[in-house]
Amino acid sequence: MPFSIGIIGLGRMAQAILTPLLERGDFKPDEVLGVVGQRSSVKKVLGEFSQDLSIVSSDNPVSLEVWNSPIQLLAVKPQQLNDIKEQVSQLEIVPDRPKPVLISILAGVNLKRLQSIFPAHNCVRAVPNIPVIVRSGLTGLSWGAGVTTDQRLSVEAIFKPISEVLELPEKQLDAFLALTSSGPAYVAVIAEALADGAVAAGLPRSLANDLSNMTLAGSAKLLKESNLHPGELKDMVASPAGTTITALRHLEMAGIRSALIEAVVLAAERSRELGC
Ligand SMILES: NC(=O)C1=CN([C@@H]2O[C@H](COP(=O)(O)OP(=O)(O)OC[C@H]3O[C@@H](n4cnc5c(N)ncnc54)[C@H](O)[C@@H]3O)[C@@H](O)[C@H]2O)C=CC1
Ligand SMILES: O=C(O)[C@@H]1CCC=N1
Repeated sequence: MPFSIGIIGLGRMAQAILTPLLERGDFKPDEVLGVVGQRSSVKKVLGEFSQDLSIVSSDNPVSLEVWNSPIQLLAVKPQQLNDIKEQVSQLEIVPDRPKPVLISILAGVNLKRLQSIFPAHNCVRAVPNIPVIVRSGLTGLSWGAGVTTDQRLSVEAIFKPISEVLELPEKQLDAFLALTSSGPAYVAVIAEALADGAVAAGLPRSLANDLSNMTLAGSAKLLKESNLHPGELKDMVASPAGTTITALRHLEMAGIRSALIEAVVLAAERSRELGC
């Protein structure tokens, strides 16, 4: 009996996707086979679930079993793709078997390259982000040739319970990733720095951290739910000769806008580079 889902590279992101699905009961632990480079890396997010999953090391021949699962999630680093290519080239494909669906979350690696490495699979690119752990993620999807309706539904059944799902033309995925998948790291830096500022201004650390997170969450909720343009929200807060405009003057002098713009552009460029 093949596993329902085979995960090649059960690292941080694959665990972030799998954990809420296990919590919800979308998959049972015994339906999942994960392959990793180092077994010790599994636990970071999965915690106690890690004891009930089938997990094998990538240098174990049994790991080829993963390639028999009807759904396969490829979640190694783009730099590790050549090792996988080597493994797949040794597979003995049963003639006329239905093609399994391979969901790649690798930054930058395009469908053309995936299909050349996995000619016996139907390939999909998925670009998720780490808030999937708390079922508040975003996932961009681009379908490769040949993906069946049932396979589309299976892929959506993985990502819809944990994220908003957008179907995008493949050429937009690098920019999508640069904003949404890398974005939680930018937000984390901003959250930490704002809390540092509040500590410098006299608040205790744990209160400063909590207030920083709540300010970001509340502002994001307001922007999303009110459809306010960000500039309108800024103007609503900044009183003439007040505290906010004094702070904003400093942020503008420090180049906050161009720093963020360039950060996203550079991340998109790096995604394209990693895919080659
Ligand atoms: N971390 C994030 O927020 C996001 C990551 N991604 C993409 O997800 C992928 C994985 O990223 P992370 O989870 O952060 O990296 P990671 O390093 O935590 O996970 C990679 C996993 O692959 C395993 N591995 C290495 N070689 C292997 C092999 N030959 N066979 C099987 N497993 C092998 C490693 O042991 C590790 O567990 C990357 O391609 C990245 O571009 C995409 C969106 C967001
Ligand atoms: O930093 C990275 O390369 C991965 C892809 C998007 C988020 N993390």
